[in-house]
Amino acid sequence: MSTEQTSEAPFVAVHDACKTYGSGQGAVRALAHVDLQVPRGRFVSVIGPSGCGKSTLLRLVAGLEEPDGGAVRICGRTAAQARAAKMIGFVPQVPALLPWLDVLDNVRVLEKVNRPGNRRESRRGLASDPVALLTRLGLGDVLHRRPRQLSGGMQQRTALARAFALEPQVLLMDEPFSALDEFTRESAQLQLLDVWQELRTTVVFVTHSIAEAVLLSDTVVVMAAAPGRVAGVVDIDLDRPRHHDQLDTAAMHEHEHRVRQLLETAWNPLRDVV
Ligand SMILES: Nc1ncnc2c1ncn2[C@@H]1O[C@H](COP(=O)(O)OP(=O)(O)OP(=O)(O)O)[C@@H](O)[C@H]1O
Repeated sequence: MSTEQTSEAPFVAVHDACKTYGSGQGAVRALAHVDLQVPRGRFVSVIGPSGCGKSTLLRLVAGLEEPDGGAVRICGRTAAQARAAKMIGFVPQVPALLPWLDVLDNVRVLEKVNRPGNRRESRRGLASDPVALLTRLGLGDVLHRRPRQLSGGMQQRTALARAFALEPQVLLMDEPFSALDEFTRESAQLQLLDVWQELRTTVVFVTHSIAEAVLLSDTVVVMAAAPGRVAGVVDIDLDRPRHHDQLDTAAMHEHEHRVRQLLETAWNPLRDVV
């Protein structure tokens, strides 16, 4: 996000990142000179039109791809180093659960395999207790169901629990709730907030939903396409913890309006934004 967004030292820092796919006439400039700074413990959402490079940006931060130019740093390390040190968690659009394990074991199994050796000894309450974590995410009654016996929302919340249980330093989420119906999505957002408010993991969250971005985030980064770039940043200075009764307040709508204005400009760069 913009370098002006905060005076705190960034935990995730993307500086002047460029990424082009292909070459010649078929080249696609997925990212052009993108800056993103996320302080430790902040929840930052990235929103923008289809094809503006949101997923590409996440992949650079995840260390899954390298930028052509610029730099990505996670707590002073390269993204690849951070990935190797298992500092980064990723929740994709479609949850990749192990079908032969029940909900609880899906959370436990990767915890056993993936927990980094240099982890702090004193694990934090919720993250150290898969049952409590799953219960907070509304899955207390389905701990022993297999993924195929779960709704899409339950599967995605299981994936969230697994990601939080691994205690990543940075948690990246790529439209985790996009396949859910509106009501299920809203309750999943509030359950995510409930857990995040306790664990305060540093999060970069990609979404297409303005309301979702505003409800969850400390900062919303609006991107524009062709080439993919940052069109603007909106700080969400709403009180935390955030609750369901904030969903329909004037303050919430005012922030949504600011994000919408930037998005409209991202679609139509000739339109002025106040
Ligand atoms: N592996 C790839 N090879 C070629 N082009 C790619 C590749 N990955 C992404 N692109 C292109 O780069 C641009 C940015 O893609 P990206 O998936 O990052 O956008 P996005 O904002 O996440 O889109 P959406 O909201 O539709 O998921 C698009 O034009 C896309 O077609």
